[in-house]
Amino acid sequence: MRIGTRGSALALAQAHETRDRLMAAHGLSADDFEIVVIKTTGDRILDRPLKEIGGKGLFTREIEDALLSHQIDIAVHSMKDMPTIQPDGLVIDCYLPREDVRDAFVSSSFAGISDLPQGAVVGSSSLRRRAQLAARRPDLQLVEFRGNVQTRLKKLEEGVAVATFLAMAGLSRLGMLHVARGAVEPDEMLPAVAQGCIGVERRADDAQTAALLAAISDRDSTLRVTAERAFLARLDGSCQTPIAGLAELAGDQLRLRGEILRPDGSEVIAGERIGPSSDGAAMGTDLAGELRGRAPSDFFDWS
Ligand SMILES: NCc1[nH]cc(CCC(=O)O)c1CC(=O)O
Repeated sequence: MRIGTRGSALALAQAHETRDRLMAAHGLSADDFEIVVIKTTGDRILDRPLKEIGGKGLFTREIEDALLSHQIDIAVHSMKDMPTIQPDGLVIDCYLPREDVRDAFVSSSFAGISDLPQGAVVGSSSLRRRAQLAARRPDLQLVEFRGNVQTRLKKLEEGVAVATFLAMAGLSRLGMLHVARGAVEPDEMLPAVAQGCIGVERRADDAQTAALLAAISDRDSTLRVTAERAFLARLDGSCQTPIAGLAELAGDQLRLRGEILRPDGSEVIAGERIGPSSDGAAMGTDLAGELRGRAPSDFFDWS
């Protein structure tokens, strides 16, 4: 089986995790797999904010093309970075057990958001994190912080900013949880839709691969991410849109929280739904409809 992935350390860790789970589920060895590294447009352009170069598909298009042309059999993705609709002929219906969904607060000088002094400089290129931070702490100064984890940590060291945020899941998969000064609870900063979830994409007509993947797909992840992505889909989430969403399971009850923000944090519209876990998609769509309805007419007019 050929596994397609981006070449970043995080992407490779996720590809290895997927391979290891397939090996364990089916009694296969590493020799039964080939990891195929694919460079994407998003990997090539490192010097500009993502929102300027246009959309989430930037990190997936080349990988999906490789799937469609049978150069690879599966593609491993951070579901947080995936558009809500896949190209014709491809499906994602395999979600691995979810990692920590929270954001990490990273700083060598301060212990958390509330410890940051007035006007402190915080680095982040995430539209969501920037908007959430601005909403809570309008005094802070935000600077763009793109690049991989090492690059961002180096910028902190150089004093470009005094703090930044990363996903706990990414740090955990890289074996770098020690750089997190603490985890930010979802009440404080609601995570991105599908944060911490690895999804596996395949060709829709590839029944053999579908059967292999079914054995490693996690039910709880699937229920939660389905609700979150239905919420995102109904909001037509793009890179221009600060949106957060998190579904949690308690037994067979699903609690879905969602919020949309103005990029400058001047307005936050939040809501939640609780219902049976089998209704996740409907709850997501419904919650998104409510938030849309509550948003002023110029709210989605950001570009
Ligand atoms: N947008 C980049 C990205 N996509 C997925 C993760 C982390 C892993 C995950 O959320 O599954 C990250 C890095 C980050 O936000 O710190």
